[in-house]
Amino acid sequence: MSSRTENWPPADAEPVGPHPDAPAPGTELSEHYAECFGCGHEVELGLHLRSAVADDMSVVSTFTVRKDHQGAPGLAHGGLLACAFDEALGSTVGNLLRTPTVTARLETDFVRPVPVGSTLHIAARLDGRSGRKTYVSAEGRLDADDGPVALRARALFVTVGVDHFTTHGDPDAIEKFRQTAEAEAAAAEQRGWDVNP
Ligand SMILES: CCCCCCCC/C=C\CCCCCCCC(=O)SCCNC(=O)CCNC(=O)[C@H](O)C(C)(C)COP(=O)(O)OP(=O)(O)OC[C@H]1O[C@@H](n2cnc3c(N)ncnc32)[C@H](O)[C@@H]1OP(=O)(O)O
Repeated sequence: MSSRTENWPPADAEPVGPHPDAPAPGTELSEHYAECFGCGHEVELGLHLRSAVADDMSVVSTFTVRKDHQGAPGLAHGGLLACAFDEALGSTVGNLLRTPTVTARLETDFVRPVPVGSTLHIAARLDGRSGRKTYVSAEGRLDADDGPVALRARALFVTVGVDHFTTHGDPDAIEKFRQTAEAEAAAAEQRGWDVNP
């Protein structure tokens, strides 16, 4: 895949817009799995990332760095910040394109340190698509949507079939995931706001 010095997205990628059933601007996205380290509420030490669709159909996620997330004293661990971007970028692809997808490649530039207590505002956008490959990028700003840039990341996600998870994952956990997704879909339909008019 491209290194940062090469073109992004690659020349064979075509522009991609949201799926007709993508959540509308202003929609707050629910966690995709309660036990997900990135967004799940059942993971006490997890990132508890929260995401919403912005007016321009980017996805804005927030993540507050806690003591549990340190690398150096008082500063966020870099790998954990990459994890936050993995989640934010994956959520962008999954929710906007309504497709099961996994990270194939993730590259992260660390521009400035992220102190414990700060909130990272991650704005992610779809950059292009080529077959099963979706290119997506994001930048993370400190403490505000227009705060100083602390990180930039871009990633390749590959669309997979459900068999990816049933073959490699844990059947009990998949069943729990399925039930949560169904309950959320029913609740969203009742709210009537997660589908574009
Ligand atoms: C109706 C449904 C609605 C759904 C709605 C969803 C809403 C929910 C929202 C949100 C949820 C998501 C939030 C999650 C966030 C976290 C995500 C993660 O952390 S995922 C875990 C980490 N990632 C893995 O574990 C993958 C491990 N890797 C693999 O399983 C395979 O390598 C895989 C699937 C990525 C590709 O394997 P192959 O056999 O299927 O396909 P091949 O042919 O190898 O690759 C496809 C294309 O991609 C390129 N490719 C693959 N890996 C590449 C790489 N590392 N660099 C560059 N290109 C790569 C290949 O060259 C190929 O390109 P060419 O089609 O030939 O042009």
